[in-house]
Amino acid sequence: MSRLLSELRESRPLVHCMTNIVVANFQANGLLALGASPVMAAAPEEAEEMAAAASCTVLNIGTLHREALEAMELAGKSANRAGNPVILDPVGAGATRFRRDAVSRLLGALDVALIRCNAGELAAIAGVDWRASGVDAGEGTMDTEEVAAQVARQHGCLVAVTGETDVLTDGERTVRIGGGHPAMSRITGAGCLLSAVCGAFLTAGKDDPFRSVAAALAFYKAAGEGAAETSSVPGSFLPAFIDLLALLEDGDFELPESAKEVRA
Ligand SMILES: Nc1ncnc2c1ncn2[C@@H]1O[C@H](COP(=O)(O)OP(=O)(O)O)[C@@H](O)[C@H]1O
Ligand SMILES: Cc1ncsc1CCOP(=O)(O)O
Ligand SMILES: [Mg+2]
Repeated sequence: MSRLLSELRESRPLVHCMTNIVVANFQANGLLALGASPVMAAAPEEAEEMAAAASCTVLNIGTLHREALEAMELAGKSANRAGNPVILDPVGAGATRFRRDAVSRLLGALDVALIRCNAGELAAIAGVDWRASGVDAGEGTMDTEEVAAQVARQHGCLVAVTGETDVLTDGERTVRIGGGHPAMSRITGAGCLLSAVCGAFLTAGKDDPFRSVAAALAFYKAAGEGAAETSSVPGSFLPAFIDLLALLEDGDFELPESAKEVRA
C-alpha cells in the first residue's frame, strides 16, 4: 500500500494557487480538507516571492486577465528556479483566442510539471478540431490517449485528461483511471480543485511524479464515488465530497496497476 497520502498530510504542503474567482474558496477548502495548506495569491508584486516560498504553484486561467497572466509567468519562473512543480489548468482553453494564446505563452515560458485538463482543453492545446463549450469539455472526436501523449512529449510534462475515465500520460506510459461519479461534473470547480490536489500529491511524491499524479486521480475518484453514496444531488454532494477528501486514507483507493506503453 502506498503511504503517499499520509506523507502528504505529514508534510502539509503549501499550495500556491493563482486561480479563478469562481472556485477560490472551494479550492482552499478542498486543500485544507485534504491536509494541505492553501494560499491564494494573484498579484504580480508578490508572485515570485510566494512561488519560491510554496511547495508548488497551480496556474489556473479560469477568469484570466492581462495582469494575472503576467503574474503567472513571474510565479511560474520563480517556481521553476526553486525546483517546485508548476501545474497548469487551462480552463476553457478552446473557448477564446485569449485563452489559447495564454496557454501557449505559459507553456512556452515555463517548465510545467503537469497539465490537468478536460478533453476540450486538450483538443485546444493540440489544435484538434473540437466544439468547445465554455469551461466544459464540449464535443468532438479524437484519440484522447494518443493526443495527450503527443502533448506530453511536446511539452516534456505529464498530461492528465479527466472525465468519466481519466487518462494520465508522460508521453511514453499511459494509465486510465475509472470510477468517480457523474455528480462530480455537476458542481463547479471539481476539475480546478483536482489540479491543486495533484500539486499537493506531486510535492509529496517528488521521486515518482507519474505515480504521484496517478494516486491523486485515483484518490479523487474514490472521494467522488464515496460522496455520491451519501448524496448524488449537487447541493449535498458537495459537502460530502469535501468530507471525504479529509476522511479517506491510504488504503481507501488503489493505484492503477499497469501502464500501457504508447511509444516503443
Ligand atoms: N461522468 C463522470 N463520471 C465519473 N467521474 C467524473 C465524471 N465527470 C467528471 N468526473 C471526475 O470529476 C473530476 C473533475 O473532472 P472534469 O469534470 O473532467 O474536470 P473539469 O471540471 O475541469 O472539466 C475528475 O476527478 C473526473 O474523473
Ligand atoms: C464556471 C467557470 N467559469 C470560469 S472558471 C469556472 C470554473 C470552472 O471549474 P471547473 O473547470 O473545475 O469545472
Ligand atoms: Mg476545468
